[in-house]
Amino acid sequence: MPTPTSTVDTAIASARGLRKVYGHAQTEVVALDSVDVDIARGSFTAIMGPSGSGKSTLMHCMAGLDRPTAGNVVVDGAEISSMNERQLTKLRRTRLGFVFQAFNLIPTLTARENIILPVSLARGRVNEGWFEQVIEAVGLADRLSHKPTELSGGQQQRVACARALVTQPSVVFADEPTGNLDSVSSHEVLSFLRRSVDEFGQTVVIVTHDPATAAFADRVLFLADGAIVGDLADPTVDRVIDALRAHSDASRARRASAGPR
Ligand SMILES: Nc1ncnc2c1ncn2[C@@H]1O[C@H](COP(=O)(O)OP(=O)(O)OP(=O)(O)O)[C@@H](O)[C@H]1O
Repeated sequence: MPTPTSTVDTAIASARGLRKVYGHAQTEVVALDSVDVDIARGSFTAIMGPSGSGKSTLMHCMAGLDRPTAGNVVVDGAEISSMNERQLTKLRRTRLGFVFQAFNLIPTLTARENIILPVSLARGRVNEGWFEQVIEAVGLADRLSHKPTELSGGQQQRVACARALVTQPSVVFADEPTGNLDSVSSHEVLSFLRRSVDEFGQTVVIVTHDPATAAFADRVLFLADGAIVGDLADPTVDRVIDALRAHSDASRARRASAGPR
């Protein structure tokens, strides 16, 4: 199926023929198999699928955290598959933002110091106007001098989101960003990510198991057995649940028709 031209024209991140194989011989696992994907600039994309379907592997290969076995990844015009480690580190630090389930804040630094860390590490200057906008949007203005242990889980994850955005990255990648949060804090974090797309034109890609989380996105990609098996625009919770059910039924049927291995 050809990719719509409009998506390709505005794609900020693309993968072609992406394949990732872990292990060798009997222990070989094909985590991704010929995946083609385009992420539109200024969009919010959720990646869903059963455990082991390749969601994290896809995100890690697109974010330069893992190297594909074959295929190409282009982020904001840069072909990252051929970059060396130094180039990848620089790309991750200056052009990508990351949010992880476990927050990953530095405990000895204040919220402000954690947020500006990517700028400090790159020996750059903080864009104070942008910093103020992000802090206002994330609702952390009165918490900037607090250390992570003095913040709730939701506040810590909002610090992590602000840190991901401080460099105005090409893409923010978030792996289960609400996995450790209660529903109120999850809503705050997701609303912030949504706002960063709608008001600031940022691009966000998240991995999630949760239909309510995926419903914050503009688009949901469904993975099964290392391949993209579905692509849902304008998701609602109900439509995501229906799609998950349909893909799970199709996957069971595929396995049954393939017979015992
Ligand atoms: N470092 C690794 N070494 C070997 N196999 C791996 C490695 N990382 C992932 N895999 C395998 O690759 C496949 C895809 O893993 P991946 O973590 O991408 O799936 P996922 O959809 O993100 O799963 P989950 O929802 O459980 O996090 C799985 O079969 C997994 O066991």
